[in-house]
Amino acid sequence: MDKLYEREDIYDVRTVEELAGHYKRILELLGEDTSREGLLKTPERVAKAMAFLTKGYGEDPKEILLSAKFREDYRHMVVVKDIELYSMCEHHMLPFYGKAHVAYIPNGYITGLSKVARVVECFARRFQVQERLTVQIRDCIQEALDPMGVAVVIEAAHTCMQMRGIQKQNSVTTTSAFTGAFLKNQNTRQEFLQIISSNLR
Ligand SMILES: Nc1nc2c(ncn2[C@@H]2O[C@H](COP(=O)(O)OP(=O)(O)OP(=O)(O)O)[C@@H](O)[C@H]2O)c(=O)[nH]1
Ligand SMILES: [Zn+2]
Repeated sequence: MDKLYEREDIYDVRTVEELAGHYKRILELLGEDTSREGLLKTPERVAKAMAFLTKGYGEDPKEILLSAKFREDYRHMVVVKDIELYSMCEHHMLPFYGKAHVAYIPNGYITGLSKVARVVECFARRFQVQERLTVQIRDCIQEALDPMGVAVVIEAAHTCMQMRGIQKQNSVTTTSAFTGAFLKNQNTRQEFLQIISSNLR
């Protein structure tokens, strides 16, 4: 199935049906009357929403990058910052959301800019911990493009810490992962950190 990532509105009918059955039962167990009007279609809606929120399992992130890999002799930093991100924490199946900042230094090949954001999307649309999400994005770009280095910073708020549990509304978690020049060269890392913290548009 090619370009699955562009087919956000198409769900596997049988999976949605089965999921809907389970969500109906979950609503009942939580004390709801699933026959009332407002809830009649809810199990199916939730099933589709969850299928969308986890659509990354059906995508190949490396393939996304390779589908727009171009030979180019630009050997400076490419930074795609402020990529919005919505993911699901694997412990509570609750959303965490924020921004990803991604950079790489090409080594003969560049990729389409949108593909960087698509890779973020692909890994975010799975059950995740923020640390693994950060490292997966880094490794995918490193493996697909073999650049001089990759840098990924993610800032996110976790609703499992806001809506329940410790209930801290304003805490933001920052994770980062680097390869190559970003690891070895403090100036390179500093340049990246400066770019992502600037208001330059
Ligand atoms: N490292 C990491 N932890 C996460 C992430 N998302 C959620 N968590 C944490 O996963 C942990 C699970 O801990 P448990 O003690 O098993 O679960 P819990 O009893 O629901 O914990 P509380 O949230 O403290 O009530 C919690 O500390 C969450 O804050 C993440 O992306 N990375
Ligand atoms: Zn959680």
